Amino acid sequence: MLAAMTSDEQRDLQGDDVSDGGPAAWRARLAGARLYLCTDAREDSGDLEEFLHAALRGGVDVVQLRDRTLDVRRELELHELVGAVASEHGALWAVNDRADVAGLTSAPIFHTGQDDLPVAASRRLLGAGPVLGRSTHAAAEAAAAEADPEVDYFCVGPLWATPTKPGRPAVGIDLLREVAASRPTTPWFAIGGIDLDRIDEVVAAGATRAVVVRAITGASDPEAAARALRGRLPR
Ligand SMILES: Cc1ncc(COP(=O)(O)OP(=O)(O)O)c(N)n1
Ligand SMILES: Cc1ncsc1CCOP(=O)(O)O
Ligand SMILES: [Mg+2]
Repeated sequence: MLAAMTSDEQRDLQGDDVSDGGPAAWRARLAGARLYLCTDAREDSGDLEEFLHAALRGGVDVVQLRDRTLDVRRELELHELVGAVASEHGALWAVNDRADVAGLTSAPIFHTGQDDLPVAASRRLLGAGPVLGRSTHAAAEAAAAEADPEVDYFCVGPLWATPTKPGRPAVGIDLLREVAASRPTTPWFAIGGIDLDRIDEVVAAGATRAVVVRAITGASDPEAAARALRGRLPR
């Protein structure tokens, strides 16, 4: 039923109203988002909830649970936790890769990469509501994401090679400059190897938004780490 309607019709039906925290509010928050955190489940330390509160207090705008070691039941449980904590802070939260899992949650965001489900298929499965994010690693992929009306944001990277994305070579900061110069109207984030030492270079190259993993997950004080990164990104 939903799939037979246009995206605008679906959004109307699903309560596309900034005041009700629905899809329009998610997109408005995304437009203002600057710092996006991908985190593992921190099962070893058992402090996921405390960690999330700290990162969100520090200024993280979007949080994604990204942990391939989880079985699907545990992943669903933890998405509930992530969603509850993110909502307390007025932040967005994302499901990665699995549209079936996303469809079972109330996640505002579903993220896929070039080797995952196509964007059109994600939209068909999830309807018009969720914000759809896409990873890109080349100028042509970024241009395709920008041209696709179903893509709500895209990421460009990894700028530097990183152990959190093995097998994906660095794209280099020049790609970021090229994408920035094309002045995308779709919100876009820089990703991969970004930390406090590199964030100024990323911003100087034209990015206004960044995704990080280790710069916050590996910090002894995640709140301070998030606050410091957020402080280097534009308002
Ligand atoms: C916000 C965000 N950006 C990029 C990715 C990476 O997605 P992908 O290339 O599909 O790699 P995996 O995360 O699936 O390993 C992401 N998950 N989130
Ligand atoms: C998920 C992903 N996609 C491209 S790089 C990356 C991981 C970035 O991790 P870090 O910020 O620790 O380098
Ligand atoms: Mg993926």
